[in-house]
Amino acid sequence: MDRVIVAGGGLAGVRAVEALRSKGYEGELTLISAERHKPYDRPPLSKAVLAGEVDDTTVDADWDGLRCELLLGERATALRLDAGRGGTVETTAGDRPFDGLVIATGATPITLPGDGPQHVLRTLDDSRRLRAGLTAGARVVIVGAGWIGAEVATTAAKKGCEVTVIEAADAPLANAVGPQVGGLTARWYAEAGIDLRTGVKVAAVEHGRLLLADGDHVAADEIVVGVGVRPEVGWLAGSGLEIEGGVVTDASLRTGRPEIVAVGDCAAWWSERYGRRLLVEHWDTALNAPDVAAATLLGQEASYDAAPYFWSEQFGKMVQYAGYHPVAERMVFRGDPAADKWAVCWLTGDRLDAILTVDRPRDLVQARRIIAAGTPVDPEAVADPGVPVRQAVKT
Ligand SMILES: Cc1cc2nc3c(=O)[nH]c(=O)nc-3n(C[C@H](O)[C@H](O)[C@H](O)COP(=O)(O)OP(=O)(O)OC[C@H]3O[C@@H](n4cnc5c(N)ncnc54)[C@H](O)[C@@H]3O)c2cc1C
Repeated sequence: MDRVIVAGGGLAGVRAVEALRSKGYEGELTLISAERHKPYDRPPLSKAVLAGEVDDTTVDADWDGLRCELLLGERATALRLDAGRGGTVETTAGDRPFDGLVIATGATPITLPGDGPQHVLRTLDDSRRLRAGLTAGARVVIVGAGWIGAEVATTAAKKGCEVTVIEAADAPLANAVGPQVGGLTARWYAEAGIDLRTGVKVAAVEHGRLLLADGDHVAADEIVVGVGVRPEVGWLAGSGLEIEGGVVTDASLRTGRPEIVAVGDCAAWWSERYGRRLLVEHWDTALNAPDVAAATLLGQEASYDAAPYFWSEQFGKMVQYAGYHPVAERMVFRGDPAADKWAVCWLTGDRLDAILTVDRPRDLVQARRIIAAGTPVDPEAVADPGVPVRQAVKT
């Protein structure tokens, strides 16, 4: 293999470039990214960048040292595969042949119907544009009380905006962690002076207002849509690669073709740990999975079997989650969820499947290790906030 293309210049793309070089790949290496900015970190876009505290989150990478050609502002538009091995990435600038390909094109926010202006938050430019509209007194209406919606609401309220959050489900974060746990965060909105309206569906974005499904309207100076993302895989249509949500891979992050791997928010990878395909849109996956993708591309044995992890900073709280609760049989609280600091654990028998912590970072760190190792725990000890999580391990 002597001509590798990395398609997508997000964190996963950068880490793939670094991993290929650190694992001894010596051939040509090209990173193609639709954005005109050098690869940067996205989590601050809804936090410090939006708040105006930081404006540059460029990922620290030595492009010359990595001997990587960086093609910015160039979009992959199609993939043509040769019979056997290799192929061509068609881009807005021409044809780029390869004999190894890393697909790392991330995800794109879902927008709502209607011809009124709506903000989404995925890129640095999105964040800067929205930041300009978050002036004191501005009526900011956010559609979606998920992770991004909660973080934007936090920042907008801090800037003195009049914030309304509209959520179709019966509780914030319901899709992510279920209505019972998500519902516990509703009071954070009230405490921040935010008008949270759950169980309300939006039909369309009009000019300066939202049209709700029941015919009512909500007026707004700025409308922010945070209702989820779709893997950015449209350019692969007709290529012959299997797409099911994201780009389908095995546990080694290999697609149906041995010289093509997929990683990050665009990849639907097979998790041996959970016996199912996962599409994980978290920073930690974009950071760590490329190491496996690069090894696979270079013909080395590797598989990605991490338990998911992410964090969110909302309403002055650090919310962290590790594991995968949909596989769990039951849920126990660790501490009083009406208090400032608490956690919830999901268990199956004596197996800890997942944990969500609110301002309890030590619990998270200890539980994450236990979840990764699959070490059995004493469920009663796990539910006792006075017992360190690591001491809940069964001896
Ligand atoms: C506002 C925001 C806040 C977040 N906060 C957190 C957080 O607090 N905690 C957490 O765990 N995760 C968070 N995330 C998620 C995390 O940032 C993502 O999981 C991570 O960025 C995924 O990296 P990626 O490289 O797979 O994709 P991306 O970062 O989306 O990068 C993909 C790149 O590919 C480019 N591209 C797309 N299509 C093409 C194409 N056809 N041709 C060429 N280039 C293309 C895109 O322009 C983009 O630059 C946040 C995400 C956002 C947007």
